[in-house]
Amino acid sequence: MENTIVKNGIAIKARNISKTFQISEDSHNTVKHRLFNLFNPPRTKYVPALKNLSMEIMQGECIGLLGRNGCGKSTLVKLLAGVYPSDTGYVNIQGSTMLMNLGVGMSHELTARENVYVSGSVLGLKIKEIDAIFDEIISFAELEGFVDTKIKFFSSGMVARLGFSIAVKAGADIMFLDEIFAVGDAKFQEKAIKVFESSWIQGKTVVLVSHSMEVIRKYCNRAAFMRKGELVYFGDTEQAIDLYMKDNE
Ligand SMILES: Nc1ncnc2c1ncn2[C@@H]1O[C@H](COP(=O)(O)OP(=O)(O)OP(=O)(O)O)[C@@H](O)[C@H]1O
Repeated sequence: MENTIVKNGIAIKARNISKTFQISEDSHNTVKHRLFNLFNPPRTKYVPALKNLSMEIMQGECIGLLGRNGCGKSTLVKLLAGVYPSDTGYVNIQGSTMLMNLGVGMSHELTARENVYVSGSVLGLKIKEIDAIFDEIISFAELEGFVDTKIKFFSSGMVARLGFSIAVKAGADIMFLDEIFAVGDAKFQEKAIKVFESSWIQGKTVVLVSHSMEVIRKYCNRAAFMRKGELVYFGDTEQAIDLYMKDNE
């Protein structure tokens, strides 16, 4: 794959990004409720998941994202990876990206084979390049018997393995890893960690979401601590871990 990234340049630049989700609280789910509430529309709730966040990540860094459940880590990763647009501000990305979590970016109506080709193309690979790594992707994911099965019939661990395998073999420049060490069975987790620790990670930019301080401490050169949709701290890994631990007391 062509290497278009500027070495030691900025890989990700986010400026003033915000995201508010709109949830309709539909309590009118029975006929009786609907009849009695004809003139009383369902209420809309607004959840500010990210509030005016800015950050810069350099090429080759491994960044940890810390914060309690619901503080906005996955939303931030999805905005940086371009899964959803932000409501305000902008995100600049230098290089190809891949978001790895429980099957985001994969289409459940497509087979494993089709997903490999779609994801590979999104990562900028030509059909012939995907042909060349196809068997390796399937065998690394241990899905030889399921190549032409729609992934909606897969277990969540199988989908995660396929996503991980595509990312490893196709090699995006910027990897967003959302709790990847928490999916798959113990055997696959061990394999994932081995790959992560091998030269595969060299030169790539990684944003790692994890509730494991051991993982964050081991791999991240900097870490961000988030609280209620805000970036409270971004810098020294130990300092970020400290803030996170205090927030859990
Ligand atoms: N698609 C969505 N629609 C509505 N609300 C959402 C959506 N995604 C996230 N939220 C809300 O936004 C807030 C932040 O969620 P997010 O998943 O980013 O948190 P998180 O820090 O990754 O949490 P966790 O550690 O539990 O994975 C939460 O209040 C959540 O309910």
